[in-house]
Amino acid sequence: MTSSGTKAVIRTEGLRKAYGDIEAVAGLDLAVPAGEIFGFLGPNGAGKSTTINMLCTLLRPTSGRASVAGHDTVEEADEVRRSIGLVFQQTTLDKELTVEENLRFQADLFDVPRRRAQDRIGHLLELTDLADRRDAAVRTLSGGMQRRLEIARGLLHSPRVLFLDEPTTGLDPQTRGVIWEYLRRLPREHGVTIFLTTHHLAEAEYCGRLAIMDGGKLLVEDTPALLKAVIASDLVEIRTGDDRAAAEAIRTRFGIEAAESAAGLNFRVADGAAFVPRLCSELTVPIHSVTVTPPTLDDVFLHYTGRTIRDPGGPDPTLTAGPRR
Ligand SMILES: Nc1ncnc2c1ncn2[C@@H]1O[C@H](COP(=O)(O)OP(=O)(O)OP(=O)(O)O)[C@@H](O)[C@H]1O
Repeated sequence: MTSSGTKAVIRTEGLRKAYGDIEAVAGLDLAVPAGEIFGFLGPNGAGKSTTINMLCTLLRPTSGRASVAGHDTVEEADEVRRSIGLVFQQTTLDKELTVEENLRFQADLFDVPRRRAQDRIGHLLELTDLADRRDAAVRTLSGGMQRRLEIARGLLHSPRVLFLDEPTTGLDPQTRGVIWEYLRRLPREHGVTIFLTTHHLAEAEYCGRLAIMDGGKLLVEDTPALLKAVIASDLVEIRTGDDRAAAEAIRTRFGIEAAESAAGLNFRVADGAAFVPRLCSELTVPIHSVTVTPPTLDDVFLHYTGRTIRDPGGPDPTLTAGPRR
């Protein structure tokens, strides 16, 4: 049982993978409750893909063990494979085949009986809004549609766990939002557990629980809300009539070092909302605007890894405007 009392559908104990001297995964203990959207975060090279590949039976651990849906990933690799769906970054759809043909191929691969496959295909095409593209060649679909089809295909054999490695990389924010509509319904309506890696913190917010990994080790694991609560400080940004005088006043009256930025001054306090009235009453310099931003997952990521999380393609445009330090 996990700390939350739910049975773990993914469990690792001392899971380790070494490539020569490189410890890609250095003894991971993880318990993912059933029906959860579990996000796996970490900087480049943290060991996320290595972990996911071991869980999916694509890679053999150097030591330790992992189980998925109650099956050992080494001893019972076939059972694990039947229990999981995979959606990886590189598409493995056959672009010359139609949408339906791709799904039928998957059904044959997993020995899904013909009648059941027929029902599943109809249902999943509805779920992913692709019913009207059933007979279209995959190469004629947009990138977002292809990703939706990959998700439909990953779910065809009714897996208990769906592994997604950066499911929305390369998609525009709107398409990303649509994909997430489907993903969020899966645990609720289909009891599927989702295990995903992402570089998008806006997506991490959708996860029921998050694990942050670095250097092959698990740094922390909790709900997004509790992870942010650890930061325990709000970012206060102010624009004033005289930033230099304001910074001096903030230093002498409150003992706080405010940093200057293009937008004005900023600093952190435990309770921003409570601090603002004091600030306004004690500062003689005119204040034009005050913004208080609670901690974001970006702050959490920075706190634990010393780095900000970034999409390899550049900043994430869907991120809520969070503080940058
Ligand atoms: N086949 C391999 N041979 C040698 N070293 C490897 C191999 N695969 C991964 N590594 C190393 O293991 C470490 C973890 O890599 P991994 O790909 O698991 O990280 P990641 O967190 O998925 O990174 P990214 O976010 O960049 O995908 C890195 O130092 C990487 O260079």
